[in-house]
Amino acid sequence: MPRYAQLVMGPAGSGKSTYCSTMIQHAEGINRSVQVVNLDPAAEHFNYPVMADIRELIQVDDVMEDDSLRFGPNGGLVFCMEYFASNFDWLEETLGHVEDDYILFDCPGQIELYTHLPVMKQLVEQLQQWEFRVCGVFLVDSQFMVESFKFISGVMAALSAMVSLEIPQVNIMTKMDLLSPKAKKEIEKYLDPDMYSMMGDSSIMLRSKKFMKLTKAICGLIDDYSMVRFLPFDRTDDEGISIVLQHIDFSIQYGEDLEFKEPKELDEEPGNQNYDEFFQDRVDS
Ligand SMILES: Nc1nc2c(ncn2[C@@H]2O[C@H](COP(=O)(O)OP(=O)(O)OP(=O)(O)O)[C@@H](O)[C@H]2O)c(=O)[nH]1
Ligand SMILES: [Mg+2]
Repeated sequence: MPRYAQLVMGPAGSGKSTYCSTMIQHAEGINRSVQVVNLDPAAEHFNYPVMADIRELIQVDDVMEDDSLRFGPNGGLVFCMEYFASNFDWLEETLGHVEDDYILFDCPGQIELYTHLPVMKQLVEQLQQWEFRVCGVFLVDSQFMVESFKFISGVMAALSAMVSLEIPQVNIMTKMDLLSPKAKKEIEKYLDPDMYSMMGDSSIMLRSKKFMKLTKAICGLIDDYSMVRFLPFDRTDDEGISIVLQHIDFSIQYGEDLEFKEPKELDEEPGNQNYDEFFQDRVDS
């Protein structure tokens, strides 16, 4: 039986931990068992129960205080993640082997983890070896996406994670509840973007006269992949959360192996007496 995982990624403060706690509550509401693993060695507090916490393995503060290492917060975090990557047996032991488990990995916000460092890719490969089907969930803050040029940079970050991890990825715009009705309307065009028409946007024109060719090439690249679209995420909207979860479940085929269990009688060869009786009863009733 496969196991299922969401790798919850995105820039600092994009809402990853909030997404995890919202998802946990939603899952409880629909009677599904979902658990969270904290992979942020700098996390201080979370408002969800964790089944495993990377800080039991290593903490950023300890790395920064170490006289022989002398790292700052970002270098310290990268060191922690590399240490984690060479100690996956810790994760294996903590996760155990539960068939059908569904785990959200709350990742750190350092964007370099998703663009060029190998740690996340190594984690994905390791999870796949443990029979996890992994979906990347890339979060960007809708507050920063209401202008085209900011949007392009958000899309590039999402695309870069998608290309480097090589797993199905669902991109999400968070904090939709904070947008004004006008901004909400405005942001609709960014959910399923047409990059070429965005080129005509005045906010891009103003900034990029000098770099028009480069902007065109970037927009063309994004359009060629035609894979980057966003789902809105409003933590107060249960129906919206359910749609997001459905997309993710679909991408990792969650539930396909959970289909309907046949009654005991039907396990035997068709054509045998029990089987016939079973259907005969149904016709009679
Ligand atoms: N209103 C609103 N606030 C949100 C939402 N998601 C996150 N926030 C707020 O945004 C801030 C950052 O959210 P976190 O969930 O900690 O973000 P994060 O991506 O885990 O941050 P790091 O782990 O530091 O990278 C917190 O103050 C949250 O309360 C949302 O959907 N709506
Ligand atoms: Mg967090």
